[in-house]
Amino acid sequence: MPRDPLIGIVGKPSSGKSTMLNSLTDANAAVGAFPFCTIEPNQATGYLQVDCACSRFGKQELCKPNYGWCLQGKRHIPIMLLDVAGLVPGAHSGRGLGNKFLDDLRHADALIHVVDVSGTTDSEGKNTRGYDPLYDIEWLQDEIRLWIEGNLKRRWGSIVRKHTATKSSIVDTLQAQFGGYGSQIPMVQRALDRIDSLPPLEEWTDEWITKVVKSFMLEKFPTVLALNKMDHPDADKNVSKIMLKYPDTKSVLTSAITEVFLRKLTKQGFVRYEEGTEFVDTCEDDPENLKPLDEKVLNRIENIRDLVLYRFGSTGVMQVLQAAAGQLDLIPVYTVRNIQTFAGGNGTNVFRDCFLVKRGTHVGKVARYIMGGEVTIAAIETVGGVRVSEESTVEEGKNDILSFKLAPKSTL
Ligand SMILES: Nc1nc2c(ncn2[C@@H]2O[C@H](COP(=O)(O)OP(=O)(O)OP(=O)(O)O)[C@@H](O)[C@H]2O)c(=O)[nH]1
Repeated sequence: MPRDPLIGIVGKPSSGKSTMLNSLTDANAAVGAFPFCTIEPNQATGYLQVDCACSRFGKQELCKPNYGWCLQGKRHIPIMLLDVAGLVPGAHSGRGLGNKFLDDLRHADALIHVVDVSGTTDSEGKNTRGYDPLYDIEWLQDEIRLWIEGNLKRRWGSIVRKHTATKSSIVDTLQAQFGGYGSQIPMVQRALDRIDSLPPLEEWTDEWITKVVKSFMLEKFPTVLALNKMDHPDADKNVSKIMLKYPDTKSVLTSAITEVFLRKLTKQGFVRYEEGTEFVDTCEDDPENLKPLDEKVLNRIENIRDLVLYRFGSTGVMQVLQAAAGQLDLIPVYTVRNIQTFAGGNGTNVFRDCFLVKRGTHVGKVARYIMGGEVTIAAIETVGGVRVSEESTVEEGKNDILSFKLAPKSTL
């Protein structure tokens, strides 16, 4: 990945995108109950929770990340998030803030689709009861597909003429069209490989174009469903329907509003809450260190425990971001100055620098990505001072801790 990964948060108005973003970041996206409350796309830093390398070596106490933080071996790595506003059915033809939404989307590497599984908002985000959220999953995918298809079909005649005249391969011709979405040749190739008996491009019908675009979307916009508002009593039946209809799509049950609430109480010193878990302590558990809460809030916390935390194991918010990073096959890679102690420049704190890199990336590519193209790398070492070649790949737990020895600058 030549630049930092970007995870887009999409969904209809009032599905809970801003609440989700707030719970994943420290940003203050406007949270409101009205459609189109988020007008500008909102980019913010989220934090991906991973098991830090420090815990592998019992060095949790010495771990001091340059960015994000690490708490007892749970590291929070910054990752860019994009709140994409105003998507409604018909967006590809300009409805709502459709074109703007789709244009923002180009930059995303993976999507979190926030689905309101309470059934209390219709496809445009207006209040209702008994709405079927299955429809939201369908139309959102359709809007993205129709947008890409529209861009392709508008120029189809000249695309085919050029393809024939220049005797190009299908992958080259499509890359020229899909490059604007940030695609690369291997991505287009994988999309094509998935389709059986693909005829020559000159013979593609509308159906073939649709097949190709659908396959491209799986590569370009791998999607995780955040089944949000799972705290609502009507959520269960909708969740079952979605899981039955989309067994192969990664989905995570979430209650973004619960996460926001618990974080707020934590900041104010009323509760101790371990993000990503079911554990919440109040003054009843630890009167010495936690401020007392009134009856009403204590009852709400009890409800949250029963309806969300103990039933599902967490609010799901951390997990949904982990699932999105998983779709991109991202793993943390640590670069250290001293491969024996894992310390950085100052010689004391360990594992200060950490980057998210696609699993299987060549070590040499990681080195150039991190050090910049200008430097010459003389040697690369991993744990135990073992030399690794530039062609070795980074995997979880293997070649994911690296030290780069630079060649002295030429004085000529
Ligand atoms: N019950 C429940 N309500 C939620 C949850 N998440 C968000 N909400 C509520 O849903 C409403 C809409 O949330 P927002 O986060 O503003 O939704 P949005 O998708 O950003 O909406 P737009 O800005 O219109 O695109 C607000 O009243 C939130 O409090 C949740 O997990 N459970």
